Amino acid sequence: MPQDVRVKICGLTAPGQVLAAAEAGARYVGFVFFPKSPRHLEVGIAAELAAATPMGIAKVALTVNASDDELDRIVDTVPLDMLQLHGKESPERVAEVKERYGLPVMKALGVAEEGDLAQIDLYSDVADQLLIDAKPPKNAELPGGLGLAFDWRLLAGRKYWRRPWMLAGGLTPDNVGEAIRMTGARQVDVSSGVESSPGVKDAELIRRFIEAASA
Ligand SMILES: O=C(O)c1ccccc1NCC(=O)[C@H](O)[C@H](O)COP(=O)(O)O
Repeated sequence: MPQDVRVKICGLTAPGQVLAAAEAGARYVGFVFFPKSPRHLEVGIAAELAAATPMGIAKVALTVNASDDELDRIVDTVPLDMLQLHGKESPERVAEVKERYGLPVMKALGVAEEGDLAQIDLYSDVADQLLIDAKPPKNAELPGGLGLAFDWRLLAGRKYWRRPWMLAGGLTPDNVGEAIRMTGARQVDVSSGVESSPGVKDAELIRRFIEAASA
């Protein structure tokens, strides 16, 4: 399906969900490695999902402040195209991970207010891509995948960052068109907005999301 806006479906947990994302036109699929998450995958399952992913769709492993040992286990078992660092990894750690695994790295950055945008420049020197997500509340169990949006007006008129970036946080089939219009995003990421329950992606919601993002 031709589309200008690239969509990442994050937190897939079963081969049928991967196929639904592929059939709908997703350009990235995300596998979550964070035990507290309802989307967490053991590496063996993630390897099966990666094998079920058609060629041309980027397979992204999402980790949170992972150690080298944890990343080694993931990278050694799961064929991947990108690593997404979704914790408090410093720019130095991002550079280290890029160097160690030879994979492109996407750094997730939480935004709640104007001041949070300064980190975008800081990480633009080292990350291959940036994922601009809603900042999680202080007491949140998870650092992402919360269905929380931030004020998209913060990004209005600022679409030319030095690195490719993705908009994330609280996107749904009903609001993704407006989010793209307001921010100028050329890539979007969604997790809970296309789920029927936590960790269970819904094929029809995925289809509707990608259709709305591409319209
Ligand atoms: O999705 C998770 O469970 C998760 C766990 C730990 C860290 C990050 C996580 N998700 C991050 C993502 O990439 C989500 O797609 C992004 O935060 C948007 O989530 P949502 O608001 O639910 O669409």
